[in-house]
Amino acid sequence: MNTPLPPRLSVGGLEVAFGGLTALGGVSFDVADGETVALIGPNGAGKTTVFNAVCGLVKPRKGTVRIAGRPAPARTTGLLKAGVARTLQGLGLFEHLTVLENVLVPLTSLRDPDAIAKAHRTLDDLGLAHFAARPAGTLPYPERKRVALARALATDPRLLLLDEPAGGLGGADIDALADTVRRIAADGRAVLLVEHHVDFVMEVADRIVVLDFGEVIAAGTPEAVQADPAVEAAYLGLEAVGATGTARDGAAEAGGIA
Ligand SMILES: Nc1ncnc2c1ncn2[C@@H]1O[C@H](COP(=O)(O)OP(=O)(O)OP(=O)(O)O)[C@@H](O)[C@H]1O
Repeated sequence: MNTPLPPRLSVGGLEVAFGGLTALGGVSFDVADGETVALIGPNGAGKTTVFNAVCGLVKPRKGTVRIAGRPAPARTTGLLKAGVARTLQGLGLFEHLTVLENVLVPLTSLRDPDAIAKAHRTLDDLGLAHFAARPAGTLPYPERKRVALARALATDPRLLLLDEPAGGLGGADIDALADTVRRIAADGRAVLLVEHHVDFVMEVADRIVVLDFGEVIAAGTPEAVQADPAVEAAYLGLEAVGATGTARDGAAEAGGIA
């Protein structure tokens, strides 16, 4: 009998503290190849901290992050070699470099001999070929976001981490992004995304992990999570279902779960 392969990403009992503040109090979840998992939760719930711990940017007090069964490397090049790429909330593009040069950055750091061909292929795939020679900073925001995605995809990652991919985008761009994310997962890649845009999450996620105050309060299919009273209560800033309370800061931005 074949031993089952370990998940592409496995987060186990992750605890992170900043001084006296427990940002994550023991978070566990997996992401399998070909699966899209969305991490949601009200502002300050710990979503970015999970991302940063997965990328080695914050050191957990306890717990494990494993990529295909092995401890996650701490540095960017190590992560790229392990097949992990991420986008950043602030995009982090080199505005004066061309679109092609931006996409080449991680491929060059991997000393990939096919860097130029791979970069062109990825730009083609994402409908960015005609922007290749343009300085990245001259593109409209939705296209710059796509360049950031292209830069992450160019290395052919097995695990893609997307930090608020729909943030700042409008209707048609969000629909196009949803198609792209579905295509990425259909290629067999594992996708973990942090996102406030609930409609987009409902569209693309196979599973949703809901954080509140650094704890997983719900996990499951979009339908199951949407129907979970604990999730609604968290977004409304209530202690428990049926309790009265005031809306927590950020619940409005998070847009509720409906
Ligand atoms: N570097 C840091 N130093 C101190 N506290 C931090 C640091 N980073 C995060 N925190 C705190 O940890 C908690 C979790 O923050 P985190 O940014 O992970 O939440 P989030 O769910 O990503 O929030 P948002 O949706 O607003 O981005 C918050 O209370 C935050 O203030």
